Amino acid sequence: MFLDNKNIILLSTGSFNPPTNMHLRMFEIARDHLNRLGFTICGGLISPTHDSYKKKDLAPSLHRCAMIEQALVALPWVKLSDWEVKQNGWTRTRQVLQYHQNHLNMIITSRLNGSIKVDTSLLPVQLIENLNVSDSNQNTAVNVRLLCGADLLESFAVPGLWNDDDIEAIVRDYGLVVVSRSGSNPHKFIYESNVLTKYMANIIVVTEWIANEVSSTKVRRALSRNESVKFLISELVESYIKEHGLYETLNHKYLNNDTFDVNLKSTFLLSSPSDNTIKIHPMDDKKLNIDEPDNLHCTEKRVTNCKNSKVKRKRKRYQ
Ligand SMILES: Nc1ncnc2c1ncn2[C@@H]1O[C@H](COP(=O)(O)OP(=O)(O)OP(=O)(O)O)[C@@H](O)[C@H]1O
Ligand SMILES: O=C(O)c1ccc[n+]([C@@H]2O[C@H](COP(=O)([O-])O)[C@@H](O)[C@H]2O)c1
Repeated sequence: MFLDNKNIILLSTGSFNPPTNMHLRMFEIARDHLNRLGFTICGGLISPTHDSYKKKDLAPSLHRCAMIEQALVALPWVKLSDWEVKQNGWTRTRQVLQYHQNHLNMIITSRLNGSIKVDTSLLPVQLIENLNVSDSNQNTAVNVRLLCGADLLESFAVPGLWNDDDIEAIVRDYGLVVVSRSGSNPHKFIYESNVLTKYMANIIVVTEWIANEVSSTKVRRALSRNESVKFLISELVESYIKEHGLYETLNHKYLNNDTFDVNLKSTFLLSSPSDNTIKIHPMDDKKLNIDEPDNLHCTEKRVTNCKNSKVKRKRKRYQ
């Protein structure tokens, strides 16, 4: 139940539409914190979601991957994984973690067995070099952990979005590193969920004291208004966006806090092509955090969460 392996690869999933400086900082903040807790961070991976994850204004994965690569020039210990975007459809995060963990295990085993014909491009050079030292006592196991912002954790409570079994498997078998985000309260959220409380030893919450509320949504909005996005995204990403004319116009009618675009809810439900039935998730039926003032600055996702939580309160408590 308790994940005790100290060698970690941080994997972050999401739209990265476009990648912002905060996506990159998330890795740095998490690495500092985990180092202090005695973990060794062997590398990081960004796995952008598939094009069929029907989020409004989602740029084609070809562009999102290219932008991530540009952004990662400044963060060489993190790599792009394009496995998810190359699948035939949307892949749930549990499978994404599973694939990368299996791939990693396979690479490590082959390296230790002396096989040279193995694609190690997803792994940091340092890790590969260490694996060349065949010391039978060395701990070569590396665990993939899901790195996310607190809003992604809280999306576990959106009815019909995540599978209950997947939530449990993710926290039980991989673990989470959650970076705080204003308007979210991850500790309270964990407390209110039986399954997250059960596996709380596998959930590391990292408080970001230098709050930075940049989001891709805000960046897209600024770009569509021809406003400056300097210091919000990397210059290389900005050049790429300009060169390819991305985000010049948006389909989206943006929200204020009082309106709710049903399309936002369908964003989540449509994105699960095979099972978009509404289910109750394994959380208590309490509110998420809708009465926190910071929610005035909700991103679309958190607006969805807030609105859904109102629905949720009317439902039976999950056993
Ligand atoms: N400012 C932030 N603070 C903490 N975590 C963040 C921040 N921005 C993004 N993340 C995290 O990065 C991951 C990928 O995020 P995603 O691509 O959804 O970015 P986003 O900025 O939230 O996008 P959007 O505004 O389009 O919803 C998620 O785990 C998300 O929680
Ligand atoms: O695995 C699931 O059931 C699941 C349900 C909802 C969202 N996700 C993933 O969570 C990420 C959310 O990204 P975003 O941009 O909508 O915050 C994205 O990578 C999705 O594939 C995953």
